[in-house]
Amino acid sequence: MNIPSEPPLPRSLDDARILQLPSAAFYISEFITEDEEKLILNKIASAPKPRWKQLTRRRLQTWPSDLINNKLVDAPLPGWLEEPIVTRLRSLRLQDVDSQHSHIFSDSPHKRPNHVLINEYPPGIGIMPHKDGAAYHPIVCTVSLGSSICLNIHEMKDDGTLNNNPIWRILQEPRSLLITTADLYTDYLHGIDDIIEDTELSEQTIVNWSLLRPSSTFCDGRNPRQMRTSLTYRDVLSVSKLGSKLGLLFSQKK
Ligand SMILES: O=C(O)CCC(=O)C(=O)O
Ligand SMILES: [Fe+2]
Repeated sequence: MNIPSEPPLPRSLDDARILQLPSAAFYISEFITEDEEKLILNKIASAPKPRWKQLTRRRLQTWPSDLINNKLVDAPLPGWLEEPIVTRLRSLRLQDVDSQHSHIFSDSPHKRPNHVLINEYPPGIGIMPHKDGAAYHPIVCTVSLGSSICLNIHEMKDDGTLNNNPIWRILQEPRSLLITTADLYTDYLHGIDDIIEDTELSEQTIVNWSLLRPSSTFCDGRNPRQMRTSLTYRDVLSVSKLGSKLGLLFSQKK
């Protein structure tokens, strides 16, 4: 049997739009192949130990580096985070037209993601509802690896406190891509419950149900969690050139 080297991507992002969400959010169930998933997971596992930042319940890697005062020191992403994902992201057309200027990052400052967070979630571990903040252009592209998980979207109540009941739930399968932008980025919060199993999964409760892969079965509406790793790609607005900073330092010392 022939193993496809590239998954069949939608002709335009319009075909991947999550219609029940405020514009715009997109979901592609098979964004990378199983071989690509394995390769990336191996690269993550073989990163030098200091690359991991251990939080209380979760650990994460930041590529190419942590932000300092919301600024990124200019450096390329490593090859395995660039290919195939960044190229594939930029090849997705926003409309069904062959325009040069209509990919998801065409309006972002660097026209591409320049930063990737890798989060690892063992079963039972999630992430508190939060917003991603002002350091980034308001587009997040999340590639999920390993296992399925539900991302909850929350809104603030009129009194300014968090509504703990999610207003929407998005199911992310392994090898899928989720893109959230605009109001979803700026006005709503997102989080993942600290549970060992996602339950009550159905067409009525999951906003991207019709976009899930046909072979996905969530028996009795349940998803027992396994280790899930996410790659979140973003464009950091402010990038400083280390070279030019050093140049400035030397010229001041003269
Ligand atoms: O793992 C995810 O899908 C979400 C991660 C996230 O919200 C973040 O890193 O800001
Ligand atoms: Fe986030």
